[in-house]
Amino acid sequence: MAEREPIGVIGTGYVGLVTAAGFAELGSDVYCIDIDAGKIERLKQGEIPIYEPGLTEMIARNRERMHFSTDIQDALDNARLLFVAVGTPPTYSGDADLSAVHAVVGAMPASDRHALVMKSTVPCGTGKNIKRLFEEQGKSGFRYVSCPEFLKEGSAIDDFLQPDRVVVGDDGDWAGDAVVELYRPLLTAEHGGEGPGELVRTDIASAEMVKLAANAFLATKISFINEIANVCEETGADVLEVAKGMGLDSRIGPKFLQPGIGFGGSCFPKDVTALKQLAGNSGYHFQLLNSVIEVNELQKRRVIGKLEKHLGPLVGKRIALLGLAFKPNTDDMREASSLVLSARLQAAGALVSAFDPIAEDEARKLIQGVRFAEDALDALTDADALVLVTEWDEFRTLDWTQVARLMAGTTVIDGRNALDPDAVRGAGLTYEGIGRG
Ligand SMILES: NC(=O)c1ccc[n+]([C@@H]2O[C@H](COP(=O)([O-])OP(=O)(O)OC[C@H]3O[C@@H](n4cnc5c(N)ncnc54)[C@H](O)[C@@H]3O)[C@@H](O)[C@H]2O)c1
Ligand SMILES: O=c1ccn([C@@H]2O[C@H](COP(=O)(O)OP(=O)(O)O[C@H]3O[C@H](CO)[C@@H](O)[C@H](O)[C@H]3O)[C@@H](O)[C@H]2O)c(=O)[nH]1
Repeated sequence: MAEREPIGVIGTGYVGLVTAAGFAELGSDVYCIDIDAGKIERLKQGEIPIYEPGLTEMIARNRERMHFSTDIQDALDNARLLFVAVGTPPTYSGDADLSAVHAVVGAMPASDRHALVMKSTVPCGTGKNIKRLFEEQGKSGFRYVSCPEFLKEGSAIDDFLQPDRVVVGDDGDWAGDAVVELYRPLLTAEHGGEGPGELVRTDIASAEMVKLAANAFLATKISFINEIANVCEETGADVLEVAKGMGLDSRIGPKFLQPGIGFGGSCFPKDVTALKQLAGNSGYHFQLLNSVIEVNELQKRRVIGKLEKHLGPLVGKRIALLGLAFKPNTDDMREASSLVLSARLQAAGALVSAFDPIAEDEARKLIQGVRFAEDALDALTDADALVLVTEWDEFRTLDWTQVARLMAGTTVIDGRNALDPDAVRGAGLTYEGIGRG
């Protein structure tokens, strides 16, 4: 393997660890930095603090190339490129909280040998502001590259190794060239690589906007199909047939047309709001995004109406939630629809039991008053209704005859259209999905 450039990665959350493991897999030495000493200690012991399929194995495979520390100097001493992957959570105003990003910027020394490569999702204009800060702090030699991350939790390793595109926004200097070089193996043959990744090399502001616009568009697609699903329920059409018919138009495409009980996660809700806020801050009212957000909030609550339709008032009713994570194959509970649902159900007086195969520990930190069950069957025993919240594979293959025997009632609300309606109905249960007539 040709000699690969060593890199620093600042922040060892989802994006930081996947970026670090990915580049180590491609042959780089990676200096991983986090202010969370406990996390770094666990990583040094080989313990991976997040659940992401394939990540533990990938880190184990590249153990000798991955170095963990709380001291940013370790990265500065060994690498020119410092990938920033710290959190940018929402604030009360809807703007992204850039305090962690600014802490990193402030910790950089004057250097004309280093560059910050921004992986964190930041508002358009952040790069410009950071470059101005560097100037003011006498660090004008420090380079800056925007390299937004598009990975999805649950398939993050594949997304890293087989990107649709790599976006590099820079000032046309050595740092941008070096980032492209690092990604070269993952780019298409046209760009000298062996992978599927198209390269978009552009200016910093445009790169920043690609990330926000892509997330906002995907979220819009989901809210759109959710509204179509709601109309299908009024009109007797089946949204799955509708989505199939729409998605076969290559201008529309089949992806992100799955109706459900709303999008969650650490990105869509935050980034859609941040883009709306960014527009608002500069005097533009982004009308469409208001609707995307509102539709999503209402969608999370529609399950309550469905349950009431079948059960009447929910006071004292036993409701089982299958799945709590914001989507399958992750333990991430950030903005999960289950948070709204469990709170609404309890407010309506229901008794809620819940099971998630992986996310229970994270869920316990955020959800009170719910009985956390041993497994799916334990959760639904004596339940008047069950709601599929997260489409983990193991729920698709439940023995519905056994389920019917264990439940007190017969109502099954499939919040992700993931179950086989015939199998559920065949066991004598009442099936209701989202937008299925
Ligand atoms: N999670 C995703 O799927 C995803 C995908 C694409 C982009 N993003 C974006 O990437 C960024 C990181 O997201 P995440 O989910 O990995 O975040 P995370 O919250 O899981 O991890 C952030 C890490 O940064 C560390 N940190 C905070 N301040 C630090 C500092 N000053 N120095 C060193 N470490 C510090 C924290 O201790 C934490 O370990 C966000 O901007 C997010 O919007 C996330
Ligand atoms: O057709 C669909 C697709 C997704 N979802 C929901 O949308 C949310 C987000 O799903 P997904 O996009 O798969 O997960 P994330 O890991 O949040 O990834 C998104 O957010 C990341 C952070 O910015 C980006 O990097 C990714 O490209 C972008 O897909 C989840 O609640 C899903 O259940 C739907 O309801 N219907």
